[in-house]
Amino acid sequence: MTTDLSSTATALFEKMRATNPLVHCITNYVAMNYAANVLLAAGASPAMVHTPEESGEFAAIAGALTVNIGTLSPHWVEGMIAAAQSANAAGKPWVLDPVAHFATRYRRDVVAELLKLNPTVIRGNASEIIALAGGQSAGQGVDSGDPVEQAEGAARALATAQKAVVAVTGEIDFVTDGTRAVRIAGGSPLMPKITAMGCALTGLVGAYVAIAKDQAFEATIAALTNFAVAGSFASQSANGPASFMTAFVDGLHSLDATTFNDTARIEAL
Ligand SMILES: Nc1ncnc2c1ncn2[C@@H]1O[C@H](COP(=O)(O)OP(=O)(O)O)[C@@H](O)[C@H]1O
Ligand SMILES: Cc1ncsc1CCOP(=O)(O)O
Ligand SMILES: [Mg+2]
Repeated sequence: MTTDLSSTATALFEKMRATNPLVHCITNYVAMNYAANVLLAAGASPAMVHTPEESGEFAAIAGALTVNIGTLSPHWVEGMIAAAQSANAAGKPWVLDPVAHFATRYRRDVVAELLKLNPTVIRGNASEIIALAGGQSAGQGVDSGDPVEQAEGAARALATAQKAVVAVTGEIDFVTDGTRAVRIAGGSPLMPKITAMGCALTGLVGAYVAIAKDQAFEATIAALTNFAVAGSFASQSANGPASFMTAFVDGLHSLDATTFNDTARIEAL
């Protein structure tokens, strides 16, 4: 653990809680309810707003925007593009979650359009990040088929090419801005057994960049650490994936700064 990194993450945790940031989430049908509950428990204020008739207007008033391509359709894609354009025009950070973007031509095309709109942070699992950097991943569908270590080079290359922070999640998370990099340990093997856990994390990254938009690297680390710490505690009382879901939401809600700081396992590379 690096003390500086942990204390910065803890300070951002306290600030996020104190600020209760409004996070504009465009996420998938599977994740909407759980992601909103996770953000509320963590201390943020989520709003699920996807239609192009209002997504641009909403992105300008929210603290940050998150765009997740899990369940796509043309109308939603219009809403995503309008929201990302508006976030950029208003100087608001936005986070891209490229769920299974390699699986179909439609997803590949949509993610290419979204990448042109310069996301502040890209958060995905190892297979998604490898494929986004142009590599061959073992992923099929929304779940990763690759270990995070295998995606570290891809993440660095993608971060440099996109001038974005890239977060690769899995057993040990990896975050880079192309120059700096950290690994974050913690969490639970039950986390990939629950659908929408990654989507909910993307929403929480939005909450952290909303309160620290000039520190997207540190904010992303803080969000992933928040999940790792709450996940470690939830695994102590959960009996399986279903009870983990509720224990995790409870754990996010009851977490305090001292426990966050003492449990954070962030390693600078
Ligand atoms: N084996 C694991 N052990 C601990 N934490 C994990 C493990 N797999 C995933 N996680 C955590 O689950 C969360 C979601 O990550 P991930 O499963 O990679 O996303 P996705 O759902 O998009 O595939 C992250 O906080 C990550 O650290
Ligand atoms: C199962 C599923 N199908 C389309 S989106 C989705 C949810 C994916 O969630 P996550 O990436 O957080 O596992
Ligand atoms: Mg995912």
